[in-house]
Amino acid sequence: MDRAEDWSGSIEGVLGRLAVTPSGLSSDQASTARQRWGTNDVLAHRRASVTALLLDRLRNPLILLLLLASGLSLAAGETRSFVIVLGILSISVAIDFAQEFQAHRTVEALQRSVALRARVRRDGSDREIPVDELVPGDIVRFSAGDIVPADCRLIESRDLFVNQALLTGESYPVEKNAGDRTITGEGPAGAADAVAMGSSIVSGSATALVCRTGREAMLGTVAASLGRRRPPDAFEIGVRRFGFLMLRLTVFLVLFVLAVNLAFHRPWLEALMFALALAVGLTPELLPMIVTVTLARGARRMAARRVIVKRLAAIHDLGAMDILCADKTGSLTEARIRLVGHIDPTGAESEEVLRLAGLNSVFESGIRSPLDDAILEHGRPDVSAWRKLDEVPFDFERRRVSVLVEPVGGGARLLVVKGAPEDILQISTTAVTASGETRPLDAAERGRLAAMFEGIGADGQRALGIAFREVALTQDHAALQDEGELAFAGFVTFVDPPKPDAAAAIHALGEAGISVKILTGDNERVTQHVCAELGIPVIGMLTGAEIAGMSDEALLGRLATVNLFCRVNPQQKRRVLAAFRRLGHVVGFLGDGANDASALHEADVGISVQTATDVAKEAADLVLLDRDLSVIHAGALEGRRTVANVTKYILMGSSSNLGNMASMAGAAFLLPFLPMLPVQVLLNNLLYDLSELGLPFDRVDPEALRRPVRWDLARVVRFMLVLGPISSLFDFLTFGVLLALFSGDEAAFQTGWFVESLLTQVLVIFVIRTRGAPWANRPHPLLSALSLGVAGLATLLPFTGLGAILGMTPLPSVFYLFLAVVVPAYLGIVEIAKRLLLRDPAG
Ligand SMILES: Nc1ncnc2c1ncn2[C@@H]1O[C@H](COP(=O)(O)OP(=O)(O)OP(=O)(O)O)[C@@H](O)[C@H]1O
Ligand SMILES: [Mg+2]
Repeated sequence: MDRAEDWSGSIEGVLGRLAVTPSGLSSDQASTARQRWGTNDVLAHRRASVTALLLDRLRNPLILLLLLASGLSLAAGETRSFVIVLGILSISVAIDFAQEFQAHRTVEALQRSVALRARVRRDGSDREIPVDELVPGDIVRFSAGDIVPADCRLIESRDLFVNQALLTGESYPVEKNAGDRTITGEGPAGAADAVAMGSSIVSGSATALVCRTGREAMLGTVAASLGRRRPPDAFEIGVRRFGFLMLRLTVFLVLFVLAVNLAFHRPWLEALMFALALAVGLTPELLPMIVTVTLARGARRMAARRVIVKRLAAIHDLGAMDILCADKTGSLTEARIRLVGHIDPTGAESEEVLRLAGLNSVFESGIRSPLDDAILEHGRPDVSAWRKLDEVPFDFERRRVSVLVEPVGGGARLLVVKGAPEDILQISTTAVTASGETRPLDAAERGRLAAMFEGIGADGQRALGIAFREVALTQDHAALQDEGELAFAGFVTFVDPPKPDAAAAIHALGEAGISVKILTGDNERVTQHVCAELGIPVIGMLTGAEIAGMSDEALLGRLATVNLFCRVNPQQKRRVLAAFRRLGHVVGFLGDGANDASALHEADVGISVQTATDVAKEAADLVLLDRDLSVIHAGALEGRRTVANVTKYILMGSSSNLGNMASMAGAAFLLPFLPMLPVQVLLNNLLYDLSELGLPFDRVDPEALRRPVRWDLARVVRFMLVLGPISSLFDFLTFGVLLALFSGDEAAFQTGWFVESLLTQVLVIFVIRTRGAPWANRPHPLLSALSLGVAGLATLLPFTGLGAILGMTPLPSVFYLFLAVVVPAYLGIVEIAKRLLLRDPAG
């Protein structure tokens, strides 16, 4: 095969040309093809490339400027400073890069475990493989709910409808047919006998030949422009805004320092390097790395609880989530549905009802629901005497499915309909008893059947209505309008045992500030029964019909007093979610069906389960390996922990670090020499960064986990305005003492300040990291070790050879005496300021 591979012409021709056998590709052929065509990675999560990540680090304009400036100093004969600057910058970039790269790899490995899989025929047998291993020439099978993993030609299809909105924008399902060579548009999406990567199967089933994978596929060619990234969430915007704030401060400070130095006619190159080093010191350059590493760590801890994070930033949203919408089956119940009854309109047991239900379930090719599985499991219906002619596939608007069948030997053709009993009764005109007696469905009879159905629900049983109609012997297609004037045959009833621990999980979520709402397509009786059985209070209920009749405003007004939404269709699920979001809530949604996909998209955090249909899983941000509400609680705490630790880094950067850099700029104004050499500023910054590498692992205050947390720029700014000046105040105190101690000795002054500013800047983490007393909540050992280690290093550095290279000189013991007073005093005052800030009701 080559690039110009011809996939057109009749499918038989293509199969023949490729010598594709019914047993599919062999493993050898597949691996050869994979080498030639590459990985099918458009739908799969792309691996972050090493070069891209590295370039990302180097793209920082400050680093480039600094390299340029030190290059100039090299030209001016200053080899040593060039080498040191280069050394410090490389170490800093390397640490940053290694951390982030490691984090990306961890997350990718996790994400692979929930990647979409395709059913493919290889070496003569059917198997499931991750979609990125598919190659051209593979034979794959689809059924409803699947996402098409590559551009394919259909070999065989049955009642196939696909949604190709992703490619064409057309949201209505399009019918596809093997062997139909009609072309209505470009590429596989426009051909009747082809399906395009990224389409979803709405109903029906197909066998298809994979033609184009990866970038070669139609979706692959638009993937770049498609930008499947979602808009940034509140936390991301907040962090970005903070970065911007710091950037503006940096620019201002650098220009100020430059102007001052030039005004005093100091050597311009040194002044420039000093200004740039200050700028590097000020930029929270580790912020993206700290965010990623913190999130990755969160993702790994969640994986230990069998929750896989597909979109990292969703962890923040999970921390901010205050409403969780969940479906009923699987959340409140075990999702182990069992068929327990099959009764005719009089309430008598009826084999005929079971037989019709079985016919419908076996032959329907749409989304297989757990109700169908229950019917098939019960007595394994024998349908060998029947042949299927056509079907009207299930959808969540009609809530029913019809199949048109005829006896194998010929005879009366039947349309068998099964679906939500309310609706089935609506479109029935007669009722047929088990003994074959037909009675008209008059008002009285309808009332009786409705009451019977309510009774079933009140017993906590789910029910489907079964009806049928004989059609003309010549009719071999079924359509929507055939679903009328039916004969009602009866009900099949099911039980789905309630989940004993669901109530406790909902209670725990409530305690953590997350209220749980149930959104179900099932009817109100059954749902209320389940709630009653579990002891979950129903504070208010709305049905789909009521929602349909409400304006958006009216719906908004009702939401606060409702926790149960029944008989809601997919659009209504989405509408309810959108309404909650409009009220300012951060909303999670847990669902697993094709009917949940649009709500999953709408939610701030979409949560699905490993066994869900492709479309639901693809739309989800988190995938639960075990369906369990309590892991969502654990996940929410994990999210809060992440936000808390990133906030610590930001508070550190914006208070103490900012204060230090600002006083350094001020000192440049007052001193006849530079307060610190550019390389010392850089090293100061590198060591400070090092001390914070343990932050992602740090413990957080229990209070920080109690309620949903949101990004709070106002709090950061408050801290900045109070703690920044305190830091500067102490710097100027040091400044005075240093001048008095070593009046004219530049090197001693610079060394002294290096040590003092680094100690205060690093050790203050122990105060800032907790809301309470520093000793009440112990820091993570790694954080302690790194912070104390850096502090020790800073104290000893002036006495080493390395210190000498960096222009440092040993300091007299009286300086250390001064340190022993000023550092604790600084930490004490910050502690007091912190408490005052937190006492403020807004804090
Ligand atoms: N296979 C089927 N055949 C006929 N009718 C069906 C089938 N599956 C579902 N229905 C009807 O559609 C309704 C909605 O489906 P379903 O209960 O799966 O919705 P849901 O919102 O996913 O509910 P849940 O919250 O329990 O997951 C069902 O109550 C039933 O009346
Ligand atoms: Mg469901």
